[in-house]
Amino acid sequence: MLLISCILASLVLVLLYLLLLHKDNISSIPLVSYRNLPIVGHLIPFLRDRRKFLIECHQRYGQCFTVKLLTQRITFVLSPSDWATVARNSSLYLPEHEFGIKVFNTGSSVIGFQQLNIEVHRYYTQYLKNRDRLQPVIVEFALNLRKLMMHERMGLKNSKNLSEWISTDLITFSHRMLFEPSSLALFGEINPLSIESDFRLFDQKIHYFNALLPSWIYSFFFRRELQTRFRLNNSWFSKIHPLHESDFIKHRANLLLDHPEWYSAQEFGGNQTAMMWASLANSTPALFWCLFYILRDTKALESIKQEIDMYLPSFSLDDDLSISLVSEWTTTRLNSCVLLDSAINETLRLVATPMVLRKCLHATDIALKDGRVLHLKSNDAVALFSAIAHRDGDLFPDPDKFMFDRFAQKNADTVLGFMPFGIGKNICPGRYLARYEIKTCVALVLRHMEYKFIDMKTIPTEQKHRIGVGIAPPNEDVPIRYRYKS
Ligand code: HEM
Repeated sequence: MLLISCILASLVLVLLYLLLLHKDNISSIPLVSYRNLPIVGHLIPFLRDRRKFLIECHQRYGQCFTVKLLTQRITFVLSPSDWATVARNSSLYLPEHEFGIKVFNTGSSVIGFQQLNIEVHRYYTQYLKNRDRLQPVIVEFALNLRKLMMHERMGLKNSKNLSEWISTDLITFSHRMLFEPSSLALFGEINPLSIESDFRLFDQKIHYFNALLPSWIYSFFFRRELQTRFRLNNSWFSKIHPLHESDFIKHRANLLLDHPEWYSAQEFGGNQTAMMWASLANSTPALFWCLFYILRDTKALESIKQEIDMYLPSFSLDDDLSISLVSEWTTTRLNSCVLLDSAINETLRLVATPMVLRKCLHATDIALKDGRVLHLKSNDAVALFSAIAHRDGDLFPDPDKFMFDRFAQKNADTVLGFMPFGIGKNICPGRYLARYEIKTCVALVLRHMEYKFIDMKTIPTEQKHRIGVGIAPPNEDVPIRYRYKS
C-alpha cells in the first residue's frame, strides 16, 4: 500500500513538473542564440544590418524574441495584434530624455523634462494635431515653396535658359524643396540657409550620437560633430522669437525660456535643434521616396493629376497676381486628394522602418495575443518594428509592389500592421504636417515642372544605419533632370 502511494505521489509530482514546464514554455520568450557572442551579444549583426538581422530572427524565432546589445536586453514584438497592448502599458516609457541629452544636448534636469514634457504634449495636440491650427503653417509652407520655385524660374527666364533641362539628383531636389520652406514655416525668419551645411553634416552623423556611447568617446573621436552641434545650438540665440514664427514653436520656446533653472541657453538651443531635426530628418527622405515611386508610375500620375486639378486652385509662378490662391490650398482641400494621400501612405508602407523603443520603468508583464506572457524587468527594453509587417503578404497582398491606390478607401491610421509614425502617447505629432508638406510638394512638381529620370528601373537601397530611425535616405543618388513649364 505504501509502495503504491509512493508511486502515485511520484507520478503526480512528475505530472505537476511537466505541467509547470509546459506553462513556462508557453510564457517564455526566446533569447536569440543565433549570432550571439560573449559580452557584446548581438551588437555586431545589429549594427551591420539590423533589418536583415531582425528578419532572420523573425524566421527562426517567430513574432517575439529577445536580443542582447552589450548589457541591454531588447524584446522585439513583431505581431501588430500586440502593438497596442505594449503601447498602452504604463510601466513603459520612450527614453527621449536620455536621447535628447546625448544627441542634442537638450538639458539633463529630470524634473524640468517631466514638467515640460506634459505641457509640450498638450501643444502637440493643440497645434500639430489640430487641422485648423495647422492651416497657417501649411499655407506658409506653400507660399515659401512657391517663392523658391518662382525665384529659380525667374533666374532661368532672365538668362534665357527656361527651356533647358537642369541636372540634379532626387535627394538634393527633395532636401531643397523642404529645408528652407519648412523651416521658415515653423520657426519664422531664421535664415535657414546659414545653418544648412551644419544641419546636413549633423544629420549624416546622427547615428553616432544615437548609439549613446560614453561621453568621453564623443569628446575624443567626434570633435567635428560636437562643434557642428554647438554651432547649430548657438544659432538660435541670435533671434529669439523671429517674425512669422509658428504658434507651436513660439509657445514651446516660451516654455523653455521661462525656466532658466532647468534649461541653460545652450540647452534651449539644443531643444530647438532637436525639433528642427525631428521636422526634417524623416520628412526629407519620405519626400524623396514619394517622388521616386509616384513620378515613375504612369497610372498613379494620371489619377493624381486629375485629383490635384479638381481640388487645388492653380496659381502662377510668373507674378504675384494670383498669390491669394495659395491660401486656398487648405487642409480640407489637401484632404480631398485621397489618391495622393493613398500613394504617400503606400510609399511609407514600403520604406518606413521605425523601431518604436520603450524602456521599462518598473517590472511588468505583458500578455501577448498568442497566450505567452512577456515578463519585463526594470531597465529592459521593448521594441516594435513595423517594417516586417509592412511587407507581410497576409496583411498587404503583393507586398513588394507599389500600388498607389491601396489605401484609397481606408483610414490609414487604423490599418492593422501599418505603423510608419509610431504608436500610442508618443506617436509622431508631426505626421499631419509631414503628409500636407509632401502633398504640396508633389502637387507643385506636377503642376509646374517637367522631369526625366535617367534610370527608371533601379530601386535604390537604403542607408542601413538609418533603419530604425523612421525613413532611411537612399544610399545611391537618383539622377534626374527637370525644367519649369513655360
Ligand atoms: C514622414 C515624416 C515623419 C516620420 C516618418 C516620423 C516618424 C516618427 C516616429 C517613428 C516617431 C517616434 C514615435 C514613437 O516612438 O512612437 C516620431 C516622433 C516625433 N516626431 Fe516625427 N516623423 C515624421 C515627421 C515629423 C515632423 C514633420 C515633425 C514636426 C513637428 C515631427 C516631430 C516629431 C516629434 C516632436 C516626435 C517626438 C514625440 C514625443 O516626444 O512624444 N515628425 N516621428
